Amino acid sequence: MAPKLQILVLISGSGSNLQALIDSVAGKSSPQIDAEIAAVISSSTAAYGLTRAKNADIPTIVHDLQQYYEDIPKDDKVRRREARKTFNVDLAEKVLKFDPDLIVCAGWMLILSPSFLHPISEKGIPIINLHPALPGQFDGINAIERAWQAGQRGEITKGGVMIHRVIKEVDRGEPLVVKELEFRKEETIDDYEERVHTAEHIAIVEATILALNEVKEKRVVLPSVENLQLSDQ
Ligand SMILES: Nc1nc2c(c(=O)[nH]1)N[C@@H](CN(C=O)c1ccc(C(=O)N[C@@H](CCC(=O)O)C(=O)O)cc1)CN2
Ligand SMILES: NCC(=O)N[C@@H]1O[C@H](COP(=O)([O-])[O-])[C@@H](O)[C@H]1O
Repeated sequence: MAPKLQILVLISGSGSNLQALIDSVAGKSSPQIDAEIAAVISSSTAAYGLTRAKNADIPTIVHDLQQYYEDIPKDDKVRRREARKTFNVDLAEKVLKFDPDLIVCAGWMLILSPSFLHPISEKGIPIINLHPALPGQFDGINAIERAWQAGQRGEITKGGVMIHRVIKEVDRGEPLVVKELEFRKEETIDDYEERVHTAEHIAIVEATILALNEVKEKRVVLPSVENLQLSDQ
């Protein structure tokens, strides 16, 4: 039996999308992800997602940027930039120790710099990210609120979520899964956000399966010459 593919999940908060992945891997929801979650790395010690991971017996690591900024004055831009680079280098090292087949950013709220992206790319490990807006819309943080406000102003007629490949340019990677949500008149932001999260939980599982299938396709093992000779007999 081939060993299961390994997913490493990056989080920063509640982890409801991580929970969607955990439930799918465990076969508690459909479609089922045919892989294991090797580890969860959180950028915050306070992330409830850490509890979700521990409840599922998944190894957890906290990789806290603030620890890298300790003793560096806020106005010392040079040292903070250096500290941020070290944060990314160290994050890549921690991730690579698990040798994942896929990295999923499930509410990871920090920009991943080339110091992280390059070593990961060198190993050919794909990274995907969940973003609560449509391609090209509201890159960055607070996208749910920004989309809802634009909808309320009539500037856009729909919002949605996407799972995209992670590249250096934030939220500009190729979309893998897109779920559109029509804005509803008089809908509160809380009600819109609830629809967004529901869509996220579906999209992140679908996109993870798609990305893992791409990994499997790349790993197509050609039959050995002996097998071919046998099959010719
Ligand atoms: N290089 C990339 N890094 C990340 C991507 C990406 O596509 N390319 N996606 C993001 C996730 N994300 C939106 O989906 C996102 C998260 C956070 C930020 C951001 O501006 N973070 C600030 C801190 C914000 C704050 O806490 O106030 C920062 O990193 O300094 C932008 C986009 C994950 N990373
Ligand atoms: N730009 C990234 C971003 O805004 N990500 C958002 O963080 C939340 C994580 O929720 P969760 O911790 O419950 O999975 C999700 O709403 C996700 O779209």
